[in-house]
Amino acid sequence: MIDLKQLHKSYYTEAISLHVLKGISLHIDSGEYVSVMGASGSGKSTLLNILGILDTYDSGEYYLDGTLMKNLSEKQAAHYRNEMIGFVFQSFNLIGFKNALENVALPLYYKNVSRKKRNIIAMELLDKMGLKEWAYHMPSELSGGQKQRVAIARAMISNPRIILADEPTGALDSQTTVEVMDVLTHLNKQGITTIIVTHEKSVADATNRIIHLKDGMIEYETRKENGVHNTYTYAAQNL
Ligand SMILES: Nc1ncnc2c1ncn2[C@@H]1O[C@H](COP(=O)(O)OP(=O)(O)OP(=O)(O)O)[C@@H](O)[C@H]1O
Repeated sequence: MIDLKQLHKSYYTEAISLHVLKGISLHIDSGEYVSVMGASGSGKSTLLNILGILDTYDSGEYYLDGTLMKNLSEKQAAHYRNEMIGFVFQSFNLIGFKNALENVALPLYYKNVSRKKRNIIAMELLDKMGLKEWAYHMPSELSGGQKQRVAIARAMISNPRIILADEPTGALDSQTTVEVMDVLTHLNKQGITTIIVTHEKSVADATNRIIHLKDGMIEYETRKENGVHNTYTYAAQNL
């Protein structure tokens, strides 16, 4: 589903260029449950943004479902983002003056789905997240964990095949982190490819495959196989 080959990315400012991703090669199959860990500045968010076609890369190849994600028009990029990918962010990114139901339903507004239909679908999703009674509450009336579950419901409303979550539990306490991870794990079990950037070992441990980034390269990865954690190094790919 996701194939990266020798991906490089630099940021250029007036004074300097910063080489952030230095030859990332990675294959992620449909339905995998993956986390990305690494020190601050190692390139985790940059990688996730490229996977989500929110940002471009300089060289190498990114194939999504067999299609090269390079030189896409804004319309094509938006098509992939809207049809295939659901995004979840640390800061929830809910719209403060819209209630939970309206926040969840919003992506369908842009797809010209009728108000009645989008509200029905959004309510079903809120129900699945255990938030039906909170549908008409504003984000400011919700706890952090509830806000994140609303954000996950919003990410799910377009039936994405991939969830990309950047520090989804970064603003939550440990109990709420468990609740949100339970939701993400449940979605993954339904077949949604789930990729989570995190600093938290407990979050990464919930996934089946942990990619460890260091200075813009994959240092190693850990895979849960038959209940055992195995470590694989990929020194050669980063040369
Ligand atoms: N838009 C940008 N312009 C210039 N530099 C950037 C930009 N975005 C990120 N960087 C720099 O690229 C490097 C990698 O950033 P990135 O956010 O990918 O790291 P990260 O591993 O996600 O870090 P953190 O854990 O702190 O979120 C950092 O040095 C950062 O300052």
